[in-house]
Amino acid sequence: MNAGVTVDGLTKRYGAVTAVDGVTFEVEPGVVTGFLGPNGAGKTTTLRMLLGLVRPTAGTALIDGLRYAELDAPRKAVGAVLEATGFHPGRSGRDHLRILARAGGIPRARVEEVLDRVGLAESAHRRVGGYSLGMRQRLGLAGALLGDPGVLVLDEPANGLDPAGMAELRELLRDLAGEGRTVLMSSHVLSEVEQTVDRVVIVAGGTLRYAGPLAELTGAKGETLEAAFLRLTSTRDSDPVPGAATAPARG
Ligand SMILES: Nc1ncnc2c1ncn2[C@@H]1O[C@H](COP(=O)(O)OP(=O)(O)OP(=O)(O)O)[C@@H](O)[C@H]1O
Repeated sequence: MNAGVTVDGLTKRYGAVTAVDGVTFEVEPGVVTGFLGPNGAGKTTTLRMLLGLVRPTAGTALIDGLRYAELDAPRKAVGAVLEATGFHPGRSGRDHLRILARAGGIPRARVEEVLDRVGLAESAHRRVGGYSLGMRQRLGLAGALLGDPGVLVLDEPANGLDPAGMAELRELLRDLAGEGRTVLMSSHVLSEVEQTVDRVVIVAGGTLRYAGPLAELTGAKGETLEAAFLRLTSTRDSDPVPGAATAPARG
């Protein structure tokens, strides 16, 4: 069983801009957690720090109690899909995964398992250049699952999916969580999130606005997720805009 994700006092500054400002939350195993926030809230920066791609200015983001760089077998600890891009268009989905598997020291047979799991087995021989956005999302997810990781980090996995694709993704993420994995997914599609996740982490303007069960958030005031989200991320509160006073006026 994995120990999930622990984010503590996480901060990232880019010059005068504080992209992430002292954020603290935990992501538990066994449930799907939604990571929500308006544009520019600091979601991607947080996920990139968790995955060791961006160095925090302060604080920690841990997977199974360790920084990404300290993990013995990162591919087995965490699988991530940050953007459904970066696929070689001339390569088949299967070959893409075989290359990833070889690079990660993962047995070839695992490729067929993950293709099956994400529902791409029948299209695996086709060139990725001809894949729909939804198929690319699923191929990204297949790549993340190659190492059978305990923690899954997915940036906008529902992006580009049609209703049937969303329903399949929802079921898959729930199953993966049901196996004891930690599943953290960012999304802009609140209606989808509402149907998929058990817990939510909401950030705005780089700061944490809520972390806890979805039912407690919406149940407290009998709100929809959208209403709660808008209340917690309202412009006044979510607008730190460091340096705004000195920014040159436009136009
Ligand atoms: N490399 C960088 N240099 C300077 N500023 C950055 C950099 N990366 C992010 N920022 C700024 O940090 C803030 C948070 O950005 P981030 O991409 O993490 O937000 P987000 O929540 O992922 O937004 P979106 O939903 O639009 O993807 C933004 O103001 C952004 O402009």
